[in-house]
Amino acid sequence: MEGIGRVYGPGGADAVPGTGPEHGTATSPSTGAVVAAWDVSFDVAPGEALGIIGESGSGKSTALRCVIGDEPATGGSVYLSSVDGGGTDLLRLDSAQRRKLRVDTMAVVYQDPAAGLDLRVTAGGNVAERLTAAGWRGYRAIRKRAAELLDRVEVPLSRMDDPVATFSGGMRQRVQIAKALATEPPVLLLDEPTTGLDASVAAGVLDLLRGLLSERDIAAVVVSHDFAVIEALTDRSLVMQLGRVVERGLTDQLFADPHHPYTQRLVAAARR
Ligand SMILES: Nc1ncnc2c1ncn2[C@@H]1O[C@H](COP(=O)(O)OP(=O)(O)OP(=O)(O)O)[C@@H](O)[C@H]1O
Repeated sequence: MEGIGRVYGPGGADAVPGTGPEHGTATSPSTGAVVAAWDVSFDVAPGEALGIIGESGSGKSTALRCVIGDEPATGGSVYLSSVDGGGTDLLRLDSAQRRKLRVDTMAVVYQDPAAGLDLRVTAGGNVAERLTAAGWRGYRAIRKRAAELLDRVEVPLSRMDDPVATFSGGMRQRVQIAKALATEPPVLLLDEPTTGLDASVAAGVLDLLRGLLSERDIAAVVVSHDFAVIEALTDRSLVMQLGRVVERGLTDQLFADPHHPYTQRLVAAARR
């Protein structure tokens, strides 16, 4: 991901001067636009997890949404080695190509399970929908695969045919993870995967994610405001403030010895 930026409001790239941490604002003094993210770059290898941490409004979700294509980027490029050997900017793909990418290459787990699941549909049905979209055929094969996935994320198989709306928050998140992993995507993007869950439920989902990431050769990006989540899941991290990356490094080192005052604040909050 190279130089990703997203400006909400008039001016595009012209709105950027006068914004960012050194100016204490993300709002353009010339156009009034919000520079939600600017010049965000990183790479992540198979088997590696990268964290993006920052307070609410720092632009981390916007950066992720630009990568996924949920949000049009104002600037920047995204490359994946599995797509055309890394020679094609994914942001230039047409919508049909992007949809295909979302099914078999780049899966997302959202903070809100309703964003990734149809809550009216059963747990098995949600997972089956992804498999069908990826070209799986045959009721038995799909059901068997859905059952395996739900079992792996510890959703009791006795609940497989219940609508997800009847599930608890933690259980919904597990179904969303099963669906995301259904096609074994090489890239997994997690946007605040445990925010909003009770502490003990969140700890269970974190444990599950840690296990899943370690047993697969996935390149993962984890967005969170919570250093504890980033520390549990990621190897390297970048820290975002007011739309910019202010610090980056190995997650353990950032946590043990944060340099930027903003990172120091985030670490102190996580230690409380
Ligand atoms: N659709 C939008 N229109 C205008 N401004 C937006 C829009 N979406 C986000 N923003 C602004 O962009 C900035 C970055 O938001 P973003 O959601 O990326 O932050 P975040 O770090 O992910 O925070 P959170 O965890 O609360 O979502 C914020 O100032 C936000 O108000």
